Amino acid sequence: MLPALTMGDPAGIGPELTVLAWKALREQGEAFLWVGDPALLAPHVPVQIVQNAHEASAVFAEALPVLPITLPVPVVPGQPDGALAGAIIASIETATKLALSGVVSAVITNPISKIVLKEAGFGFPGHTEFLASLCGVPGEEIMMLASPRLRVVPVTVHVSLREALNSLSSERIVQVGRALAVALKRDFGMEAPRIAVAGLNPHAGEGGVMGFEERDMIQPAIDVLRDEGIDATGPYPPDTLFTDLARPLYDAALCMYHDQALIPLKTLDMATGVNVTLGLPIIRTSPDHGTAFSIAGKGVADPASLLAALRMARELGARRAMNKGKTS
Ligand SMILES: NC(=O)c1ccc[n+]([C@@H]2O[C@H](COP(=O)([O-])OP(=O)(O)OC[C@H]3O[C@@H](n4cnc5c(N)ncnc54)[C@H](O)[C@@H]3O)[C@@H](O)[C@H]2O)c1
Ligand SMILES: N[C@H](C(=O)O)[C@H](O)COP(=O)(O)O
Repeated sequence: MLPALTMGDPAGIGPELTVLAWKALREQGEAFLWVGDPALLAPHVPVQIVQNAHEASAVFAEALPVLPITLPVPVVPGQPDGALAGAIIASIETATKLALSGVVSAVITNPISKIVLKEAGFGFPGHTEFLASLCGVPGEEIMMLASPRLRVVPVTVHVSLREALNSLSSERIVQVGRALAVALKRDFGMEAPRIAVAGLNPHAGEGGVMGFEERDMIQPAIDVLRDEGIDATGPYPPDTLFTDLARPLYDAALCMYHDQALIPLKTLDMATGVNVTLGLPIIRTSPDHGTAFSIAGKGVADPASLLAALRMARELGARRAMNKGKTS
């Protein structure tokens, strides 16, 4: 089975990355199916419109297989247009339906612009929450960013920092920690994953001198996780949790908010980082970067992160197949 790759925002770098990914993978037979407007790719590579996912593998060596979604207006690279929102969303919905029905092995998403979709009436902060809704598991979605040197999971995601602080709770830390432990075993093949839990405040509160969230909220969550047999430790001072010396001591860092997690990951490994959504019944990965409108269409976009996302989806699929039936 092959994965489906969504169109993303057609005015961003998604279309050119898709072309580069096909060129890189066609001879290796690592096929994927693109769900988008063939006109975006046709000037650059041979494209084959297919009726279903089964036809796509057969044509992949010769042409980029496309399940067509026609755009209502022409696309200017670098100039997002709200009129394209419906097609962008339809691409994600189609790929997800195919994955839920077992026709494709995974969904890999090209980047979307949150603001463009929001202005067009889209009711979700990003793919992560939208996919959970499409899969019927709203609230169970967990964002992980994974790279060769680091895995991070933010407990709160696409909300303002103020809202993140207000919505953090012991319960949510425990919920995300549990799901992370399951995913590290099932999807990443670890027998006894080590989870390092970040503090929230400078110096992890330093005994209450700089805040009490560690004592009152994070430590109790770690205690619950440990009582359940999960190797969670911390809370660690966030400023030294990501150093070269600290990273080898854990398998994933559980972080309190989006930027605490994503700044170290993208600083270390922007080119090869992958965004994975845990907690879904389907496999979903994505490059770690966004639409990069300012370089769209200029031929300078690096496909490494998309290639890493395609590779990770294959690896996760293989492990899930191997571990089918295991729940912990
Ligand atoms: N998975 C997603 O859908 C996703 C992820 C992150 C951001 N976004 C969205 O993307 C839009 C732009 O966000 P941003 O500017 O913060 O981040 P961005 O990742 O699009 O760009 C940040 C910087 O990195 C560069 N860059 C990004 N990808 C690159 C690549 N493959 N090759 C070379 N250079 C690359 C850009 O040119 C820019 O200088 C926002 O609307 C945001 O919501 C989407
Ligand atoms: N927070 C992600 C990042 O910065 O990489 C990104 O916005 C992707 O979010 P979705 O996968 O939910 O669209």
